Amino acid sequence: MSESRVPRLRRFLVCEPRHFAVQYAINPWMNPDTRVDVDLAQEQWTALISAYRSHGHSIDRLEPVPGLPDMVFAANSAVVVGGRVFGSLFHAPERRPESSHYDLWFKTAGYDVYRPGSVVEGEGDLVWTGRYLLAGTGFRTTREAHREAQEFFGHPVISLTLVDPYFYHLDTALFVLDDENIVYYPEAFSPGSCEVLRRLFPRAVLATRDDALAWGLNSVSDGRHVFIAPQAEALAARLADQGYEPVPVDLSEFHKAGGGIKCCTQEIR
Ligand SMILES: CN(C)C(=N)NCCC[C@H](N)C(=O)O
Repeated sequence: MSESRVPRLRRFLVCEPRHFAVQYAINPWMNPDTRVDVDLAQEQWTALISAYRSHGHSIDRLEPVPGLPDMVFAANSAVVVGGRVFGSLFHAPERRPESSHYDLWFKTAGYDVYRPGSVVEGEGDLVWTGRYLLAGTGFRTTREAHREAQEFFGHPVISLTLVDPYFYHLDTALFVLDDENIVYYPEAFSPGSCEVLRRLFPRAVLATRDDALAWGLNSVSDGRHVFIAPQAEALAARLADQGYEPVPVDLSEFHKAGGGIKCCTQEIR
């Protein structure tokens, strides 16, 4: 079956973890007493970039800024669809200064950046399926931002309510496999949102809490290769049964800040 899974080459924006640390706690995974091994974090991040490159994906890099330890989580900086950039307005004051650096990168690269009026955390909560944006709310991104995103992009935005603080961003509980299908962990969503996902994606791969706690839902797929946490072995095996090729990449140092593979990866479409 894997013969029929065709990868689509992607362009990713990333930010090196030179200043990565856990210095504050803004999600349940973070504890400022946790020691981060910055050398190991750097090695793990470099392995992710090498994995993307060796599968043909192109990489743009943004310079990290001292004092912004979460800046490595590039996915939170914007949503880019059809060359249009919808910027972020972070929930936590600690992360708000990241936006001006990301906006500057986009502007220098030739993009206009829309500045939202309400809290929104980029691809952390706005996930492009190829047809519409699935939009998380409950912990970070607001419903008002969903409305703004729909006005801005002119694509349908489907609001989904997250209910488990461990899965505080949509991209901790759901990822897109290809133009047809997604993977999600149903219990991370309110009953109504779960029903919406069931109706939209009747053939979706359903993940367990163990898959989600192992960061398996924070994966990046190019339609064939799935860059996935090696801790999510069971989910990777189920994806392999369906013809996808799991590419394990360990970002365990970043889990200490509540982030993983997808969080470190901003897609420019
Ligand atoms: C999948 N996730 C959660 C992301 N898209 N981003 C990670 C952000 C981590 C940061 N410490 C924070 O709490 O904002």
